[in-house]
Amino acid sequence: MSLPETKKVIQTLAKYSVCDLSDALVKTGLKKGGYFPNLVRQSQNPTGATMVGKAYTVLFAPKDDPRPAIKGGYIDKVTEDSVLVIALSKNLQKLDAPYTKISNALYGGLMSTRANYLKSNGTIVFGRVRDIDEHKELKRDVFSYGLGSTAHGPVLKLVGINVPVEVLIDDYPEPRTEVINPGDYIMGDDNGVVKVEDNADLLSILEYIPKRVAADTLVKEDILKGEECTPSQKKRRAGL
Ligand SMILES: O=C([O-])CC(=O)C(=O)O
Ligand code: NI
Repeated sequence: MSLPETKKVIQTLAKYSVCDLSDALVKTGLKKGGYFPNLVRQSQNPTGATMVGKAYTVLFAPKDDPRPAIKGGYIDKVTEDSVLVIALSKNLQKLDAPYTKISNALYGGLMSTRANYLKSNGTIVFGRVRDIDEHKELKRDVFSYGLGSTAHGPVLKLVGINVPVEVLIDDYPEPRTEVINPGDYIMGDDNGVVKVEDNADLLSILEYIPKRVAADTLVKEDILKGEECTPSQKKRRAGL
């Protein structure tokens, strides 16, 4: 998708909540609605508005990983309208809390300062972040599994920039691995974080969302007038 179209998708999605996007994704057959569980919104933009952007991915692995370390870091290449997605190699992920084997933080305040300067829209860290006061002061949207105090340098190395990253998720009946590809749309608000693939049928998704939101607004009005919820949902969502 070309840049103006990308901007339009971002502006449109930003008017809605991640729940609205998940409803649309469920409609396309994705039972899990694109949701990444267990991420906490550690800091946010001034209005708490929905964060939307295109994934700019970063992959860290343990020092003894066979892949060579990438020199020069990732932060100065971060692109406008991106959401920075920082992940660990799969052998450092856990199905249960705290979802990461690494107590070091993968991301801190200087990274947020530079990312904001480069007009990136937010950061998702499948691990820990530090300098929490700085992210809040910068009013940057930052989501993570947890907090830490120690930088990543002593135990991890950078092995991927804009590569597909895998996220291990416990689920029923089986644990699953979700992949985030560079350029996927990432959306986050107080409900958490949702992904929609860049090659998804975005036009149908963007068409469905306002219709569904309008239907649910009518259901709410019906309920406030004393109508029963279930029949109202059936009536208002008919044909959607
Ligand atoms: O230096 C680091 O690796 C992380 C950090 O604390 C920062 O970005 O401020
Ligand atoms: Ni720092």
